[in-house]
Amino acid sequence: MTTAQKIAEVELEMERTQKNKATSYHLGQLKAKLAKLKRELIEGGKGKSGPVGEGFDVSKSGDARVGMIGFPSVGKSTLLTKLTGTESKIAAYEFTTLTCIPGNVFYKGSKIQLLDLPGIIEGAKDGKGRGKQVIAVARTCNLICIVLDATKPMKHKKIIEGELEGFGIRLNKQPPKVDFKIKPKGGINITHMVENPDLDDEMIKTILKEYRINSVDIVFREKINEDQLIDIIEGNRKYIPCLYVMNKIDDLTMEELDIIDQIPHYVPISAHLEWNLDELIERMWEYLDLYRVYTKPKGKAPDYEKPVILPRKKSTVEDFCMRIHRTMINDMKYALVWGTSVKHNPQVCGKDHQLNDEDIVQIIKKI
Ligand SMILES: Nc1nc2c(ncn2[C@@H]2O[C@H](COP(=O)(O)OP(=O)(O)OP(=O)(O)O)[C@@H](O)[C@H]2O)c(=O)[nH]1
Ligand SMILES: [K+]
Ligand SMILES: [Mg+2]
Repeated sequence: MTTAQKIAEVELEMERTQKNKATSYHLGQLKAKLAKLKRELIEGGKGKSGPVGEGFDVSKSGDARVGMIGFPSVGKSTLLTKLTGTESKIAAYEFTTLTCIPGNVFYKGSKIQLLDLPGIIEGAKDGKGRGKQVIAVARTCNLICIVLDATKPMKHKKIIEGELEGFGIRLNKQPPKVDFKIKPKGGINITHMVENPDLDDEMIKTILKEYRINSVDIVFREKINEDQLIDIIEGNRKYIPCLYVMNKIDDLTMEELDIIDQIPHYVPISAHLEWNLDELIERMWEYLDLYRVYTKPKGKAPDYEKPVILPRKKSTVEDFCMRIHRTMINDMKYALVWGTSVKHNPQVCGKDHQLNDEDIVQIIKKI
């Protein structure tokens, strides 16, 4: 039996199993089985543990990477062309784009790499078309834009999400706050720091058994479910923010538009007529969660033209130095910081100081 056939078999058994308290552990075990089989499929056979799938040969550049994922002919290439000025072939037929086309969006002093990608269809993650390659690129993005055609059925959204989920991508979610440490011996130790009604110890042990994990320390710092536990054990999940870009709104009525406008993470646009593209870029910036930090050479005004761009989660003085030059941190005596991250302007700060958006930094070197 091929891996794909095994997957189909497990999925069928899950469908047929009635959901109740008595069958829940069996279902949990099946979920774990499914996750293992999917990993096998993605990695292309047993035993291989290399990178997850091969992407296209486009290197990362700029301050962040945004990927456009969607069905064929939803308008991805039209959008790339309008937002970046980089031409990517546009046509009314499906699968016009066959490779990855990068362009740049310049915004608030940052340079954001935007990727146009081939359209994907259902079953992409199982190796249909170029879908596997496309989703492999999605895993490398700082933001995913799922591009949808407003005139097409809403179920397309679910299909694309399912493809990305199946490839280990988690959209608009945070990694669960759980410590998970496998040990050579010592048995299973479970500590609940919070109540965990969706995941009892029997379920945890059933899933661990499926993975043949006999010794492990687990500390739950938040409430999670069995799917999230499997994510933790698998360990290769990517947590990526996602915007749903609803294109071709020029073909909608005002009433239809009003509904879309209220859905979270949605941006309605018309790429072709360039409607609402400023809003889209603003939302991309917001979802990328980037800080601008200005450098200030000694005795000179800060450089407001070329900020150092840092992800909010990696924005200490050390991160700032590393972004400028690898060895800079070794030569630093201390940093002078102006802005909202400090009480005094300027304030003397060490390498671990957490910066804020639009802070100004001057590095004072050792002599
Ligand atoms: N009405 C309308 N049509 C659009 C819009 N944007 C793109 N189109 C049309 O949709 C068709 C497909 O556009 P593409 O940009 O090639 O779509 P794609 O998603 O790159 O397609 P593939 O590369 O084949 O996956 C073309 O005929 C475009 O002119 C829009 O905002 N409104
Ligand atoms: K097309
Ligand atoms: Mg295209």
